[in-house]
Amino acid sequence: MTDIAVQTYDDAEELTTAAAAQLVAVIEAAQAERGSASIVLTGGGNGIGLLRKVRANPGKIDWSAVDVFWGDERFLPAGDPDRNEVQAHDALLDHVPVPPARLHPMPYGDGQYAGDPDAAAVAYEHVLAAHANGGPIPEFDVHLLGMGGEGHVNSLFPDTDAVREKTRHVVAVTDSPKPPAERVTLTLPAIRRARRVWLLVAGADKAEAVAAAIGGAKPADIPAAGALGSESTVWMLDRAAAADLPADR
Ligand SMILES: O=C1O[C@H](COP(=O)(O)O)[C@@H](O)[C@H](O)[C@H]1O
Repeated sequence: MTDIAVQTYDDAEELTTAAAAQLVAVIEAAQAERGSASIVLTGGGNGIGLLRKVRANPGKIDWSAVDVFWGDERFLPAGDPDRNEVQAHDALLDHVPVPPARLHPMPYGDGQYAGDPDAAAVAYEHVLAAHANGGPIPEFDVHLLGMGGEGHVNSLFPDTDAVREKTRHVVAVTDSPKPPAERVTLTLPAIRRARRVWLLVAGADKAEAVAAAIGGAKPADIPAAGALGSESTVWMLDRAAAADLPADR
């Protein structure tokens, strides 16, 4: 794992604009180097806001060569507006020529896996393995993350079995403190397979958890503290979210 970097912006608007430009650059560079790129999307205000900014300024991305995965999903029926996937489609994916075969949404809460989020999690582990080039799951170019006020990332909430998971890469959550209760989520071992982990966080209500995570809190207490990329970890903050960091950050 490499050092943790912090970027601070005036507000969420500036933060998502800067994050979008960096995401476009990383995708372009990965495609130039290896022919394709893989990204993991997140839900939440900034995760979706960033996608709108990519839609406005997509650079020279070759959308036929981007694999799109999700870090977590609300286990809701296909098409439900609260699904992270549906929001990502509205913000970006319906507006760019990414082939359906490159989109890897988490299973739906209806249909084949209805009532069985555990089976849905196992199925998504198989999807990841199928795109892993020999490893257990892909080494994603970027894993985007938002963070809740209590420090949750993906659907990994404090003091839960999911955040303590050491082996599996995808698990079900059936008692999420943030609705809906049923979710499917990548675990900390899965997040750590990403080359780059970017945490997009805005708002004064998140300042305390930001400072705790960057200060080295235990992941079981502040899940974001365990979200580390294999090459780099970048916190992209607005001034309010950065307010409790020490001056040398
Ligand atoms: O429920 C969720 O919340 C987090 C954080 O969302 P935010 O709006 O507070 O930034 C999000 O990252 C996660 O994907 C989502 O399922």
